[in-house]
Amino acid sequence: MSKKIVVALGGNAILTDDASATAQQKALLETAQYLAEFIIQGNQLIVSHGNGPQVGNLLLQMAGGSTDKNPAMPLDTDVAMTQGSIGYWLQNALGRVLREKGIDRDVATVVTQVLVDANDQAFINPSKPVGPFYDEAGMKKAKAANSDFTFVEDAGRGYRRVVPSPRPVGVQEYRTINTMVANDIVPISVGGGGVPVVKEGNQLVGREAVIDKDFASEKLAELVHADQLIILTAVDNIYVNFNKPDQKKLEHVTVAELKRYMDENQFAKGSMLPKVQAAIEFVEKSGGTAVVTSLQNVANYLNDGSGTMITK
Ligand SMILES: Nc1ncnc2c1ncn2[C@@H]1O[C@H](COP(=O)(O)OP(=O)(O)O)[C@@H](O)[C@H]1O
Ligand SMILES: NC(=O)OP(=O)(O)O
Repeated sequence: MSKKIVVALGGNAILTDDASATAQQKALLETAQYLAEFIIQGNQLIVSHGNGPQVGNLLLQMAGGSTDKNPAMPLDTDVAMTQGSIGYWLQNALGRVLREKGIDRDVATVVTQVLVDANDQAFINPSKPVGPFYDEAGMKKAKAANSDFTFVEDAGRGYRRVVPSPRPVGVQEYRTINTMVANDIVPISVGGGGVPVVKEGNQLVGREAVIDKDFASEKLAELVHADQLIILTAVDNIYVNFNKPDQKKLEHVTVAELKRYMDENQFAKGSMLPKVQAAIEFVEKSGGTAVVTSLQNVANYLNDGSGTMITK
């Protein structure tokens, strides 16, 4: 049966170790092969993606090359720029793969504005890692060059700059996304978590932040009444006791069980935790199902449901 599915792509779907445009386009061509399976099986697909590495790299490029006449752009504009660049690569790749498979389907990126609360405490507590990883010496050098940057240790993988990351409370373009889906167009939306905006009277005003793409994808899935939210990352399943000798893969898990594991701090902050929180929120608010698995496991998931499935 055809389902309306929001698929959120993790970092490894776009960028592995080479940040050149060519390498990211190549990675997305491979990603598109996996995504095409959802369409081949008759589902209505909406794609979202992250931008943490890309927007951080853009900030560094801006900082390095800006002058009074060629100023660096604010972070909300940088998010829009990465929505555009990654969206272009992805719509190009998925369109090509679908045509190669004989499927005539438009794929189009929507620069998406995501509403946030101007008083969200996240604005004064930066927490979202962006850009490259640094070792300790590299981090100290980057901090010396940019005294207003904040860095944190990111899940044992090195140091990264962090920026504010407010929670999404709405998606301005969700009706556009639904119209596209109803007309057989595959939308790419809330890329990089969406451009953070706040409502001021009739205006939507950009705010300097990077929204978590798992939370933004959840909000979009809720608003378009998706049947499923699928979060694709580098692991086939969510685990308890992850990376320990007694690690256990979660296959079918209820929200109540997942909340218990969350209370035991089983999920790393800034990596698996937001996915778990987004999955719980979607299932609770929509009654649909959420899935966390890897890109490479998509065909298996579509065949036999393998991956971690979260239900009420
Ligand atoms: N309990 C857990 N179960 C599975 N993976 C976990 C867990 N805790 C942390 N992780 C790590 O979280 C990673 C996913 O987070 P991240 O790489 O930040 O996501 P994204 O794919 O969105 O870029 C996994 O690849 C894994 O290394
Ligand atoms: N915006 C965002 O959440 O990006 P990443 O998933 O790449 O961190």
